[in-house]
Amino acid sequence: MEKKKVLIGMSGGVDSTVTTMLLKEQGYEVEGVYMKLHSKPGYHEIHQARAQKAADFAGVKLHVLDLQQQFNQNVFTPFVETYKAGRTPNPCALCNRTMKFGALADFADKVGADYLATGHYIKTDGHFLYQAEDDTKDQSYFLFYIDKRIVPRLIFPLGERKKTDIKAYAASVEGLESFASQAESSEICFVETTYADVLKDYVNIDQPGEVLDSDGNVVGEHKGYMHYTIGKRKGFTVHGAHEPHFVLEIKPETNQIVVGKKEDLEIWDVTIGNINLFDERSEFDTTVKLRYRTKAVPCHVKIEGEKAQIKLQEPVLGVAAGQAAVFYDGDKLIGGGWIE
Ligand SMILES: Nc1ncnc2c1ncn2[C@@H]1O[C@H](COP(=O)(O)OP(=O)(O)OP(=O)(O)O)[C@@H](O)[C@H]1O
Repeated sequence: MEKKKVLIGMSGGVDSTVTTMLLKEQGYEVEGVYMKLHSKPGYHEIHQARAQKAADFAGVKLHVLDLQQQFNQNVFTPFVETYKAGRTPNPCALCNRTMKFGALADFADKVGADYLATGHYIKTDGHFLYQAEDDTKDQSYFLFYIDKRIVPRLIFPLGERKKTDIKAYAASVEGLESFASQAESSEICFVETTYADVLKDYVNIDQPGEVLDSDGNVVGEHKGYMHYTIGKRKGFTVHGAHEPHFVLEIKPETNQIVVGKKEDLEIWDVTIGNINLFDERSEFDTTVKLRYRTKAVPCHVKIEGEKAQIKLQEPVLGVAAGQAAVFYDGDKLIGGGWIE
């Protein structure tokens, strides 16, 4: 029988390197691709060389795609614009839709690959996506926005595995040890230190402004509204305050932030837009994560046209506009939308 062909996204990291080895062991015909995504000086020289080393070791052909322009348009510019609008972006979810499971899927067609694989920690049964076995590494939250038509073509060999085992595997294979010991990639690939460090090259983020209380009284000063996300409790002054204050609202048009007590952060109702669902229901009970690495909260969802209303069954503290609301039935990913 002819071997099925898989295209694997190779970043030069330990996960996609071991994934490539696993796919070979499983008997697939494998080709790899390294994508140049963001435009951070010096980054691709190092990471492309690592991907090439991994490909040479595994004996697979490595393609290199320069997608910096598309990445800038689809991921990086929205990242900057979202902060400018006083919201908190989720660039990885946009990258997964447009690049890793968008442009890469188009490239899989081009090279005649039956399947597309990555080293993401997530599971699939060919119809739906599921949380990874290793819940300290689960990346399903960031895949809620991918086009469901591509799901039948996806393979995630790491979904059933633990990160510690992947590292141990690399450490035990002669020639792959360096992949086990190299530093873990940061959560957002183009943010090495803080997001403010990245933003400041594109927009003036250090413009001090007023801190308001919930009644609109000026109570202190802040460093520039883009330094804050909802729920943040440091980096601004509140004159005469005896208890901690938290950011409740960001007002970009007047460069003001509104602060209040912890209980003022409680949210019971959330509206989302740009919905992406893997099933067809329009009203259902489920659970929702309103931020990565938080517990899923029971809720009722009602879809109305382009938007959905989420009624939480318990309050959540500090919900930030621009972030993703992601629905789960147990460990099954149902989809989600962008918090308004
Ligand atoms: N520049 C890239 N080119 C090709 N594929 C990529 C690239 N960046 C990430 N990927 C794919 O997406 C997967 C998840 O990427 P993520 O940035 O979350 O890295 P990771 O979990 O640290 O994985 P790795 O250890 O492979 O870098 C990677 O395992 C890889 O398959």
